[in-house]
Amino acid sequence: MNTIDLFKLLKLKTIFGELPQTVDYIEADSRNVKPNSIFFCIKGHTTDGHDFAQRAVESGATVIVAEKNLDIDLEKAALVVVSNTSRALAFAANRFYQYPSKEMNVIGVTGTNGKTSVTNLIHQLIKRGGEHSALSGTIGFDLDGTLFESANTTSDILTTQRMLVQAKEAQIQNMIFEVSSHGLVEGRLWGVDFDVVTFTNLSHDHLDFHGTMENYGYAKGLLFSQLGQDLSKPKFAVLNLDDEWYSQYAAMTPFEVISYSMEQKADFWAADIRYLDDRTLFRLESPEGSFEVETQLLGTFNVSNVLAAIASLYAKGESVASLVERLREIPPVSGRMERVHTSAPLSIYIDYAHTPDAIEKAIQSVLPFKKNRVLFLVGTGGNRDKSKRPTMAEKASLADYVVLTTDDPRYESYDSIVNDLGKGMTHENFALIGDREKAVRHLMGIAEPGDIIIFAGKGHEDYQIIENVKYPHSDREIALEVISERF
Ligand SMILES: CC(=O)N[C@H]1[C@@H](OP(=O)(O)OP(=O)(O)OC[C@H]2O[C@@H](n3ccc(=O)[nH]c3=O)[C@H](O)[C@@H]2O)O[C@H](CO)[C@@H](O)[C@@H]1O[C@H](C)C(=O)N[C@@H](C)C(=O)N[C@H](CCC(=O)O)C(=O)O
Repeated sequence: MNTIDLFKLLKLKTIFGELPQTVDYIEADSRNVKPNSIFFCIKGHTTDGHDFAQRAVESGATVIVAEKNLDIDLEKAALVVVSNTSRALAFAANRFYQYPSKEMNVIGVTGTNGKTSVTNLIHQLIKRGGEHSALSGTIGFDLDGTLFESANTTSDILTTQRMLVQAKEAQIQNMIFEVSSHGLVEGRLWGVDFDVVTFTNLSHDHLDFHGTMENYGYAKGLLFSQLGQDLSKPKFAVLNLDDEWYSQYAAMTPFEVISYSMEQKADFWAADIRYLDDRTLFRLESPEGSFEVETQLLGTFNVSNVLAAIASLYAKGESVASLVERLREIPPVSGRMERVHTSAPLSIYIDYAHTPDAIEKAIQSVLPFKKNRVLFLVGTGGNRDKSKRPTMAEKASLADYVVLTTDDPRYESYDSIVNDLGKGMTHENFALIGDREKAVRHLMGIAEPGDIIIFAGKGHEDYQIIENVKYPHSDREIALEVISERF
């Protein structure tokens, strides 16, 4: 990349030393710096990239971009001082990788719950329609079927641009992003040219990071404001009319709004919803007419997720009839109201619900086919947002019997976590058992024929983090083990 061209993008800067004509690589992690790289010093919460500038120079960086003057060897590298290195990196990374998102259909999905399900549904529906699709989210980076690990739901600026390039080079036309509020606040998607941005819902979560619900809602809204985006082609904001943040996001987006709802008339509207224990049926009213929808996804929230996915792909230009047809074949996402198949006379589901709202919806979703009791197990993480704990238990009280446990206790004691949870219970039918394996065994030990059992919180995760060690853990395997002993 020509460094003169690059720095033309940044007006306010001070340059010390001699800029090289070109740089070959762009980096923000000193451990990956190669000769003739440009290294951006990014400030984290606990780690500061500026502390690694000299190390980057020793590894061959020829330009250092920083927010302050640094004591580096100016014979080996030029120093460019800017007011904000993350912003500078966003400009540089988009330029370096030649704006890959502009040549693709890019869909971003945000919201407290449902992001993984909706992005996965969109990805699967695209592939079943014969196109290629790449998906970046909690499960990693799925490049049209090949899965790469990624550290975050929404990856940092450089990883995001590199994923887009990889997808573009593999001639994949569609890129789907699961977008976290952390990612939005930190500008990890700056420069990504979204065609469709989709909102699921907003409820209490991550207040340890955002402080207040207002800040959290504002953070999510950053995906919809998208000011300054290229409006030379059709662009859409697909918004959930049933959520109280609908009006705010609709007011702040320059994109054309497509609404969806389970409760009232909207562009995409679900009526006559029928919940069965192995599938869900409803009538879809859409801009292309009425359709009978059948999905293997269970629960009320999945009706909303299906609407979000269909509306997002309608926005991209797909026909509703064809989407409804393809939807029938799509299995539930692993760990999202996923039925555990067993010959025992019980219905067991694994779900990812770990917010008060998701817990309420998970339990409500099985009530229509309840024959005996609903038994519910949920845990919460240690050293994370403690304010949601009592409300999680309050919502869990909808079940007939509740086991409150841990979900990655990290450095916090079992007792401190479950006692906080216990404070929110509104009935007495519950047990506090910090050790998650014992908690699962206890619940399965009291299960009776006809019961519906939901293991919530872990979803697809197959580990439990205690201190900083990941131990293998599977609610499903423990449950099946107890079943083989008891039924
Ligand atoms: C544990 C944690 O919260 N870390 C946050 C913190 O990082 P940090 O202070 O450790 O700094 P860092 O980003 O590792 O390092 C700063 C810079 O120094 C560089 N560095 C570092 C070490 C070195 O040897 N050389 C070097 O150059 C790094 O490459 C980086 O550029 O400050 C950074 C900047 O503010 C955050 O991006 C980072 O979030 C990490 C990535 C993280 O995992 N955050 C979580 C909370 C998150 O984003 N979660 C959401 C999902 C939430 C959900 O829906 O559940 C997500 O999108 O994944």
